[in-house]
Amino acid sequence: MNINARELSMKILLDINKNKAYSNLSLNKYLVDVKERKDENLIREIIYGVLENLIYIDYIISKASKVKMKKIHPYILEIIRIGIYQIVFMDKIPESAAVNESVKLAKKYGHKGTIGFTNGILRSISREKEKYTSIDVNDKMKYISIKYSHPEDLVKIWIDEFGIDFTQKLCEANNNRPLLNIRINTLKTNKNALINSLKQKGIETVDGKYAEDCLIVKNPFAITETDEFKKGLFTIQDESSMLVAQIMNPKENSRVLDVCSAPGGKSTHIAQVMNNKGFILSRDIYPHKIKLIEENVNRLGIDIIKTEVYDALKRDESLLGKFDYCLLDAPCSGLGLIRRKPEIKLNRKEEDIESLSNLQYKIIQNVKDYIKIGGFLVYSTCTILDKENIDLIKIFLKENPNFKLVDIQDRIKNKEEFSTLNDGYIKLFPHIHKTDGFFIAKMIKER
Ligand SMILES: C[S@@+](CC[C@H](N)C(=O)[O-])C[C@H]1O[C@@H](n2cnc3c(N)ncnc32)[C@H](O)[C@@H]1O
Repeated sequence: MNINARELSMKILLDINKNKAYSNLSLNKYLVDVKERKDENLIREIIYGVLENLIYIDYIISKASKVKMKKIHPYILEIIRIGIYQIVFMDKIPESAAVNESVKLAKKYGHKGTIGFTNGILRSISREKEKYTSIDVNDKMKYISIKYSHPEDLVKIWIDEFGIDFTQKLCEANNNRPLLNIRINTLKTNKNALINSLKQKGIETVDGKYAEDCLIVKNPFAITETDEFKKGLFTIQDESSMLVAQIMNPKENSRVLDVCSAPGGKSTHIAQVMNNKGFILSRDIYPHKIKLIEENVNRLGIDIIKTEVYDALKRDESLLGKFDYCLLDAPCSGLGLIRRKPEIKLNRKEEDIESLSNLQYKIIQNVKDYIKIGGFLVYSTCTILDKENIDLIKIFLKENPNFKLVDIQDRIKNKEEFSTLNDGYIKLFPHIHKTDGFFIAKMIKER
């Protein structure tokens, strides 16, 4: 099929911006018919580029357009956004081509007026780029919001929590694409063997900075097509997430409960740390997600994981006091994942954080009773606000004085980059650690 990459990009952006689809799922859905690697690359570049810079692009449109944003037809708006992204942010596409291709699309999806409008705006911006891309605001919060395309509400919350400089660096890092991290499956191979066999295929890796089992791929290309992936010699996981099993450090032959476990990234790593000896009960509320755990378990050659569909909010009398370790990798606002899913920053509302924090607290209060005395509770999220992380843990510890945070100093490489290790928890940030934003706390149940 002859694919028009920009037209498909327009459809995907409509799906994400109008129907609130997730970028990765929408891309997967629309890319099925795209056979040429160069088309796929261009589409991915446009989608992530437009989403990462959406507020800035819309600011440029509002400077160049006499028509109010709300009045611009959704198809035409996406066509213009794609055009601006190519003109302002991409250097490999000639500006004239960016304008002409956009106008062609406007001809297909618009009418005489909108064709002229598209042509006029894009030509003006191309002609006077300086004028239209300069950010004419004095307020630092507004400036950060436009420059790095994070909504003002979110920037304000972060400035209140982290300060201006930290927030600016964080927002900037959120617009960088993450490095591909892979986890060596030590049940099937070892680090040197995997490094060498990937090297023979031209895939270069370097060691992760904090996690023992992490390799960072320098030139990721169709990595899931390799024999090494198909044979389960590695899996794809961010380094931050690998620290959960590393910090939990469960002993062989222990019993582990993972209450929110799909798609199984952490459960399978826990199995690896346990040398595939013992028992792991991996639960999740969604049946279709449980299937994903099972696929991973099979590929990675793990025998000790039992999966179950179960709502972590529901009390299960049969499990009380039965586990040596329990992981709550909680559903969260995902604000640590903006590099991967830029739509998160655009869609997340302040009230979501409040209701997620309530949900997380209810789950942790329910889960604590499944742990044996002397057992451990690990709480993690892929978000960065204290409200979903350490503040919640502090409230939990106040209400449950039989739990205590434990020193995790010896559980991480380059530990000097974390100031809270002996307090029993860590925070990771994209601009500091070059990982997803993440939080992990480890507690012991003393009585
Ligand atoms: C952060 S993700 C877990 C990721 C997983 N631990 C991993 O490493 O692959 C949170 C999970 O919680 C699940 N979830 C949400 N609400 C739940 C509930 N009430 N009970 C159980 N699972 C729930 C979601 O389906 C989602 O898979």
